[in-house]
Amino acid sequence: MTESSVQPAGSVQPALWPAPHAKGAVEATVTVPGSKSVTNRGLVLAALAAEPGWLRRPLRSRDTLLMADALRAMGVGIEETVSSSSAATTGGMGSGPEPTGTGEAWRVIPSGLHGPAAVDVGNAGTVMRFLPPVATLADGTVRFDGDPRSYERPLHSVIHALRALGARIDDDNRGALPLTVHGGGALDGGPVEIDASASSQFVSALLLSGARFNQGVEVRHVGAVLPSLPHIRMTVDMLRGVGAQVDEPESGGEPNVWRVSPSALLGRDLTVEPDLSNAQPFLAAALVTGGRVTVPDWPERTTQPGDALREIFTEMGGSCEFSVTAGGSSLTFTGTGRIHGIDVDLSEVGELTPGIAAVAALADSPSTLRGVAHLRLHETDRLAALTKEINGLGGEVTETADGLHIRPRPLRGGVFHTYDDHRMATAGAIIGLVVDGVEIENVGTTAKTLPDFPRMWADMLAGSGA
Ligand SMILES: O=C(O)C1=C[C@@H](OP(=O)(O)O)[C@@H](O)[C@H](O)C1
Ligand SMILES: C=C(OP(=O)(O)O)C(=O)O
Repeated sequence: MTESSVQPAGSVQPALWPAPHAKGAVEATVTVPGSKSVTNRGLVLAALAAEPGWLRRPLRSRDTLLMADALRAMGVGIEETVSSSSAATTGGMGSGPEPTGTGEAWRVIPSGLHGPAAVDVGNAGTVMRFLPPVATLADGTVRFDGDPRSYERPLHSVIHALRALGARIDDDNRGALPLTVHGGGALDGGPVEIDASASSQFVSALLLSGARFNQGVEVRHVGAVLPSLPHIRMTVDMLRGVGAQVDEPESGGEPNVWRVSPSALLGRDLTVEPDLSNAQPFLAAALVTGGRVTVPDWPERTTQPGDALREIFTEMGGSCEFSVTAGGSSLTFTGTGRIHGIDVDLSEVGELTPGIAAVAALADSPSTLRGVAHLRLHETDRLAALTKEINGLGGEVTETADGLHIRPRPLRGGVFHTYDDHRMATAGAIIGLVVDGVEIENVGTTAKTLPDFPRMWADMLAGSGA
């Protein structure tokens, strides 16, 4: 498999998309679609539950459609409906205000998982890491394949761990995709050691299916670093939301050890929070143009790493106001017209790096972004890609062992290549707001998590007259 057929509907974009230039301060309210990470965890947990469940306001993007299709291929029923959200009973993590109006909802009907099945992971880390453990519970073989880049993204720790827990896996590519899981209908489970320094998704993957293993699972991370901790917290939080018993370091457990007890999982009615990492380019628009952007339904409590933008972008020169009304909570971010450099460890929030680098390239002082060596193994080598593309516009970015050093320089227009990376495309769009003549190559790659990005960006500018 070289390229997935799963693409959400969206307008066809030109090969080179002229990034809109803001004529003034951006003033807009932007409704951001659901979180990729919550949607894909919600789908997996609902598929493993003992009863049907709902996902309301799910993200409908390439990564989440691939997840839904993969689960369907293993026998799970997923019906897409448009329904009144007034029936929703829980927030993104099991609490929170009711969303207003009607919206899309997915009804998930678990069934005995079975093969033979073929799974296209595309280039979705969540699909390629979260589903092999699910496939061990299927009766029959499940073949995993994906985009060329998926062959290069690390998966060895998941494969080795599953084998240690009793699974049979053929990995033609020695520790990476493509591979075949020979599901036996059940897995022993138990204790296992893994090195998750390349991706937090290895830990999340084992925990998400762990309650359904005969002995549950005990995951002990033995690597030097562990990136993206909020995403592991999200996994723990959502597991608890469906009734799993989880012991973990942050509630008094042993450091670097997570335990999920064997149990049945509940079917829940879950409303997915807006994707706060996808809110980033819109907040950045306020920051770099000295404008104001409001994102409705920003959760009061969340495990999403994007929540850290409030602090990071405030340090970079803006200010934010969180408000809670009867209609729900929202975040308003206001730029001052000045952008400051930042020295920051992004290891917990690595997926925010491209957008922060774009803002940093426009700042009035240098920035150092640290703790993100693992970004070399994301959708593309993000450290190399950001360095090359920002420098291609006249910037001065240097790669360090674990991040980037960015010295702002006057930038000029030019082509900003994306390397099939959605966050490269949105990073280029941020720069294009204030640098005339930036053209984004393959802006359609934003369909991975935000299919409507070009229209949302145009609407943001049109609505604000900027
Ligand atoms: O579990 C998740 O939903 C994710 C975890 C993170 O992965 P890494 O730990 O590989 O950075 C993050 O970057 C990715 O976008 C989503
Ligand atoms: C790293 C990312 O995605 P994935 O889930 O494919 O790892 C990302 O969205 O920034």
